[in-house]
Amino acid sequence: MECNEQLNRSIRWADAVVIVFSITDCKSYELINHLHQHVRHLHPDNRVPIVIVANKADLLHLKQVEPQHGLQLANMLGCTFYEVSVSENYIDVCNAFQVLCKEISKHQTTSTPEKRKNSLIPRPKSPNMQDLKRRFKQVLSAKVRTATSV
Ligand SMILES: Nc1nc2c(ncn2[C@@H]2O[C@H](COP(=O)(O)OP(=O)(O)OP(=O)(O)O)[C@@H](O)[C@H]2O)c(=O)[nH]1
Repeated sequence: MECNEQLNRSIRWADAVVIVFSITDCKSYELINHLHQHVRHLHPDNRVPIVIVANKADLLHLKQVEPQHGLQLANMLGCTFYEVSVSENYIDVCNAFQVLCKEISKHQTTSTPEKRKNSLIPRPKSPNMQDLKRRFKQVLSAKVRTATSV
């Protein structure tokens, strides 16, 4: 796995990190430990909460990783764990982010206030923004095509 400088800037800037793996892809699970170490390396003060999310929980027939293993690993690394299906249940996703936001605000009230205003680290551009825009347009045009053909 290659962590380029742009990704590192995003990690340094972040108030929290969400590491997502797919239960249908054991390689994505195997990267968690490495990613976790990398985030901790860039945030040695241990203040940035890291959440581990097992995605694609609906694809049980393609399962390569037991969600239980995700939970065990998260416990070992001191992270919160969620199992979600982004495509089937956005409420679990919202819940994970809400809990994370609460955790961040708890951290920020006990640490340096005004971090953002005085931050020397400018908000980096999302590494995949162009790609996201392109994919968003693709999905939209596919939906329009489907709607017109029905
Ligand atoms: N069934 C199901 N499909 C999902 C879920 N999350 C993402 N997908 C699908 O997985 C595919 C890849 O999703 P992307 O958002 O492109 O994510 P990615 O990081 O490129 O992930 P991968 O291609 O899976 O490595 C897309 O077709 C998504 O619709 C999920 O929870 N359930």
